[in-house]
Amino acid sequence: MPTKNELRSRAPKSADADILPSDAKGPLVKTTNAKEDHQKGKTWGRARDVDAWTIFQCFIVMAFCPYLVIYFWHACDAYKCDLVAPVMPLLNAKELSLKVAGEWIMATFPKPTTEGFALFFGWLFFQAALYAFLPGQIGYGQMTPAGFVLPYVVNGLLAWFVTHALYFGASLGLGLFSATLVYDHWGALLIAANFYGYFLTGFSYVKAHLFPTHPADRKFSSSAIYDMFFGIEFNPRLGKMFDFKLFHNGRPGIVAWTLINASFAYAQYVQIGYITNSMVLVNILHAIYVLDFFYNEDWYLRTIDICHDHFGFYLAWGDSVWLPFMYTLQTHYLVRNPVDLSLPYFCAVAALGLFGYYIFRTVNNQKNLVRKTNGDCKIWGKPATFIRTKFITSDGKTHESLLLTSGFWGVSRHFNYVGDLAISLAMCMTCGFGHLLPYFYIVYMYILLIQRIGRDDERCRGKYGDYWVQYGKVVKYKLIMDRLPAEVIQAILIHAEINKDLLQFNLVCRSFAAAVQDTTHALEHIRRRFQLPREWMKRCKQMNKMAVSPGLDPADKRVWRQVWTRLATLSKQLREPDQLPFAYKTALFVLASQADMLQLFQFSADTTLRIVQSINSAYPIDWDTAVIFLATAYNSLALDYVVSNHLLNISDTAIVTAIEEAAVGGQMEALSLLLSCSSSDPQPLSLDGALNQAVLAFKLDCIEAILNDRFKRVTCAGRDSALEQSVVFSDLPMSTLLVQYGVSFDCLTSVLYIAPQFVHQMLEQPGVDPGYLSYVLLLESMYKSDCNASRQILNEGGITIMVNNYAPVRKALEWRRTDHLLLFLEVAKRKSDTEPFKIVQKYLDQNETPDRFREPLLAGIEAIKSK
Ligand SMILES: NC(=O)C1=CN([C@@H]2O[C@H](COP(=O)(O)OP(=O)(O)OC[C@H]3O[C@@H](n4cnc5c(N)ncnc54)[C@H](OP(=O)(O)O)[C@@H]3O)[C@@H](O)[C@H]2O)C=CC1
Ligand SMILES: CC(C)CCC[C@@H](C)[C@H]1CC[C@H]2C3=CC=C4C[C@@H](O)CC[C@]4(C)[C@H]3CC[C@]12C
Repeated sequence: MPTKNELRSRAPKSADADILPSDAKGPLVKTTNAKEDHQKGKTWGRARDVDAWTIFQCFIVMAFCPYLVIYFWHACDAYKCDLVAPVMPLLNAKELSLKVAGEWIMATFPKPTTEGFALFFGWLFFQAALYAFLPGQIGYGQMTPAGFVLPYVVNGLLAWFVTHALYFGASLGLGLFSATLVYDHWGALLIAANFYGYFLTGFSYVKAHLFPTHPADRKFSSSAIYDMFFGIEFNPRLGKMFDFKLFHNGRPGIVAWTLINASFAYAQYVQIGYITNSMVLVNILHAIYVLDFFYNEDWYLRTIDICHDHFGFYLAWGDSVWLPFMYTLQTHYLVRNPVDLSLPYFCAVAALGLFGYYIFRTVNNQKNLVRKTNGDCKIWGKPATFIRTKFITSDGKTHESLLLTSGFWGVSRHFNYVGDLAISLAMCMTCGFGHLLPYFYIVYMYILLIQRIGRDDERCRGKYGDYWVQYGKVVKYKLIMDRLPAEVIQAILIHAEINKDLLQFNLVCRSFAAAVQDTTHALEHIRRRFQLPREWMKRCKQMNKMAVSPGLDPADKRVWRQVWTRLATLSKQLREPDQLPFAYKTALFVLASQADMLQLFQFSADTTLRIVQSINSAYPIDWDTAVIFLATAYNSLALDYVVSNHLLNISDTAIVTAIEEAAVGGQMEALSLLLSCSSSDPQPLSLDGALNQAVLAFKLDCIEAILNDRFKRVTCAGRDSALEQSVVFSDLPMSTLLVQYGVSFDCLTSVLYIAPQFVHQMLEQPGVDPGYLSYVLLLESMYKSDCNASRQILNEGGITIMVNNYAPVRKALEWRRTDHLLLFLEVAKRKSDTEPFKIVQKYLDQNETPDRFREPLLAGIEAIKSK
């Protein structure tokens, strides 16, 4: 084993790697088991603040992934890898109870066997021995957040050859066991592997607490589940050099990968007498991938697994179970379902795999090269370009590193994943298209890599700070073409408004920004497009931070996710160019109608108006219809934006119709806004219809607002008909209000017929002109021919006979009340008013009246005149 000094001298000369912590507790000195939390101070690395949703996800993976592997095994073992068939017995069960489900689950488990356990642990110890004792170069990892650069023995390739030679030598050569050994014990091995995977997880968790290797590189979160899943220790070791992470990631599982494949291929040979070309191809592709790993093991020491991930369930169980059992699904499938590929298909899949591999390896090499040479190298024939960064380790020291910006690393930030995905797809395609199961791998890889991109981005942002932001500006794509074109950005925003369920415009902006994975660029685009103030961008960025921060309210996160999903669909639809004009027009309405949503995000009225105008200038719209629409949509805030824009030339008719719409809905705010719109017409349209609508809607405040119209657009006829309506409804406050604003005596007369008692009550209310009540009393006394009462009313002075153009006189004529007519004429005589005489005379002249009415009346008139 190398000594600490040897390690220092062997460390590579790159800017990164010649750093070993200068303090006494160097990388190889196992520190005490003090449980001191070293998370204080500035550092980067695994997340510490985790939200409930993340913890729940970790729990689900820990609880259910093992069963997923078992289910896949069962599907292959009992149903030729059909993923649906295993659940059919359960679905067809007569009754579905917990007991039935439990029995069904138990039946899917493989049987544990002693041989299975012996084989698994024999294998594990054998690999551990090779790892510990085979000779190898010393390679170095990347600097850890606490500032350690750890040495590793790189002997994987040798271990791979030794293992394969022994396996095939002993089985095919010496015939000590069948080469189908792995295949024969596959189910039992699965149980043993799971046993070990869980044990290793628990052990690593306890070790991290009790006897950690590098306490300063531990990370604790507030959740034991999260800590168990992603691990606490960064580089747990036994002794100085037995590194748990490199061993488990890079030995038992990966060495087994090709061996398992070979065992399955041999099983196929035993079963059908030959090995299909599909089996050969997938074996080759997997072998290239595995051998590449061992050949470049030194490079692997500076990938995320080794220099970022901590050692928990994810790697412990993942390497023990997931890797050997799920990464070999294709060969497992092909034993159960042999596939003969046509030559062109074979060649196409092989080409795709090799192309993917070429990309994968070239990209990884480019990064390796630039770091190794400290930037002094050529990429694609030109001097490499890079950003020289600085970062700080938790001991407070500053270090340098390079971020390559040319070659594939200038195309996207993870172009190696593109290559990896291409190989993975080729691996799946070797199985033809008979079943879903072989394609599980590409789906998993995609999810894994996307999730990895997110984690890596977060970590690198923490590590490099502004340098990473700068890098993001130079290399915009994270995977490939993951930013949408500008027109699509606009269209999405607008479409977001059309689909009300997309909730908030601003939220969409944020999601969109995240979807294009370049917040700053996207937000800037939106800001310029809609001429929004710079302030807006700041706010969006803050919210964006909130959205990605683990502390975000889970409800918000849910909404955010929904929006995200919707965006994906929308962005597809909106690639149709002819959708845009329509989208703009409709968007305007919706945008405006959702203005209160906008307000949620503190858009000022001014800003919103500018958004609206901006759309309008691109695609003119019918503002009259817009105003009516907004009133119908009962959106006062939006209306405010629209009606206060004097440039929009909204017609009077539209405003009055909108007022009616607002009255129908009893929307007071909208109504006040619309009522305040000044009219350009010298003869403004009446608001009688609106008043009637407000009465029908029983909205007192709206009625009052309309009655108070500062342009006095309600006529007396309008109030009359409104009163008639409200009397029918016997609505006292409403009727009183209308009378207070003035109605005709004819109207009072007619409503008196409908509801005399109600009319009394109404007229007795405070604030109602007392003349109305006197008039009604006069009418009633006249109706009852009670002349004394009428005289008293007239004497009390609440009313005169002149009211409403001598209405009492006309009514008395109509009802043929001789006594009352004579009373009224006497009063007129006293006041020297000749008009009532003329009215009576005219009536008698124009109407045929019975003598019993006419004669006493004429006689009475004569007597009054002669007095
Ligand atoms: N088959 C499988 O299951 C999987 C395979 N893989 C493959 O493994 C390989 C390694 O992948 P992975 O570890 O995820 O990622 P990378 O090898 O891409 O490593 C990412 C790290 O590289 C450094 N880096 C980022 N950008 C630059 C740059 N421009 N120039 C130089 N260094 C940079 C950063 O670390 P820092 O600066 O801190 O050194 C970053 O954290 C990939 O080819 C991937 O396809 C990955 C996952 C699963
Ligand atoms: C908990 C599970 C659902 C997930 C377990 C995941 C791990 C088994 C795998 C996560 C990352 C994987 C690897 C990363 C990079 C690699 C380099 C490549 O050249 C060979 C494969 C590999 C080592 C690969 C192996 C499986 C993972 C560790």
